[in-house]
Amino acid sequence: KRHKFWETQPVGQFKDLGDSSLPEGPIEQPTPLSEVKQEPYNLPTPYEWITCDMDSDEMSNEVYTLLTNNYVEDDESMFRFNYSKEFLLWALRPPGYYRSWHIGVRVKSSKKLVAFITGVPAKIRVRDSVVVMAEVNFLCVHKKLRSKRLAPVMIKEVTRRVHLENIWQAAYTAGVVLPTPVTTCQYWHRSLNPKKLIDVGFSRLGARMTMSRTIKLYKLPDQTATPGFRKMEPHDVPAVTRLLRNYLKLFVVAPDFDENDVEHWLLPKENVVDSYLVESPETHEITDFCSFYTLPSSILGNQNHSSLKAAYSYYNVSTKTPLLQLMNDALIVAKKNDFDVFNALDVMHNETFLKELKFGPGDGKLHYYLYNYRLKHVLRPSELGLVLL
Ligand SMILES: COc1cccc(CC(=N)NC(=O)c2cccnc2OC2CCNCC2)c1
Repeated sequence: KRHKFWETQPVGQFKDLGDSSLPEGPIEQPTPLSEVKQEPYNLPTPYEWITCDMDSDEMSNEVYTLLTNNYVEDDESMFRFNYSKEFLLWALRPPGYYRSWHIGVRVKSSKKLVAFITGVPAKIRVRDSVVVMAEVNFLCVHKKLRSKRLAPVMIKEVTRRVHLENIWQAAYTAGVVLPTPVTTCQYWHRSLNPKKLIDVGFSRLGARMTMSRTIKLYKLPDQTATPGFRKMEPHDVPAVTRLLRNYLKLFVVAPDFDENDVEHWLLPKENVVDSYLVESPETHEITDFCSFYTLPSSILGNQNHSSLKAAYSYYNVSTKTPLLQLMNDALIVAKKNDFDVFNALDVMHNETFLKELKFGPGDGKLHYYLYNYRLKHVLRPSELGLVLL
């Protein structure tokens, strides 16, 4: 279980966990750009780097197909994330993105894309410091090329390209424990279509429960309950930015969103992200906000269903409407939009509604990591205000 690669990296090391003399903040200082390795790392002979221009329909199709067939599966290999093409274009082209951070590995002879890793720039506040980081995501190696130690060289290459842009920190998540989590989140699922979830093996019929009793248990009203609850619109960006920036101050680690970021990450985009807000019917003030992103999963080996339509809780702010009621309205609109399940992590204030809104705990954990930034203490999930895609 040794972390041969991670022990060589500027990340919190398990051996340092007790040592509270180590200061919070960057582990290594930036190096002069002239000293950053100018040429790409070496790949095994048959392979070459390819910068993936996601504006190219052909290239974004290849990326979509690689991930569809080779990206993260649940522990029992019953489901595989199936990010849509439009989701990937959204996730990879935020304000200030770098094409050079969309990195592919292809076979020199066949030009076949066999691996992928990405970064996007993000302003992340850690306590009182705002740090420009790379959010690293979508690390994927073709199933047939696993344990060729491609991942370490891909991580070094994205790190090198991030350094070339004078950025020295990164944030990432993983389902596995690496040196060293800043926090470890439990994920939770709320059934919206219990019959399908049981048919495909995502959920099991509870003990002493019939299917009709289960359907009734998860039934939701047809209409939302909160007066003034409506979809977010472009003219709401300034008010939502103010509301969200004020709320995210509560957390130790959180994005430092400006209006451009809010416009990109939170304006509704069909089949990608849904966001709703509460506009007070009296004062027209925007008092609350909720959002979720669309990440279907392929269902591997089921006769009747091939896709699970899943909503993932994103950023939610409640200042007047109780969070419980706000999130119940989110469940209602998700059900109305044919989502089968609504997922959430126990981050921010989510634990205040999970059990009451009939979320059940998932069978895995999601670990959050910072690269080249040490925190004095591991965080509670409720201290984390960052949701990665
Ligand atoms: C249901 O289909 C699945 C297909 C692949 C993996 C998993 C389990 C899993 N690993 N779930 C999560 O990581 C997860 C559970 C709740 C909320 N966000 C999550 O992950 C997000 C954030 C990290 N990048 C992937 C999507 C489920």
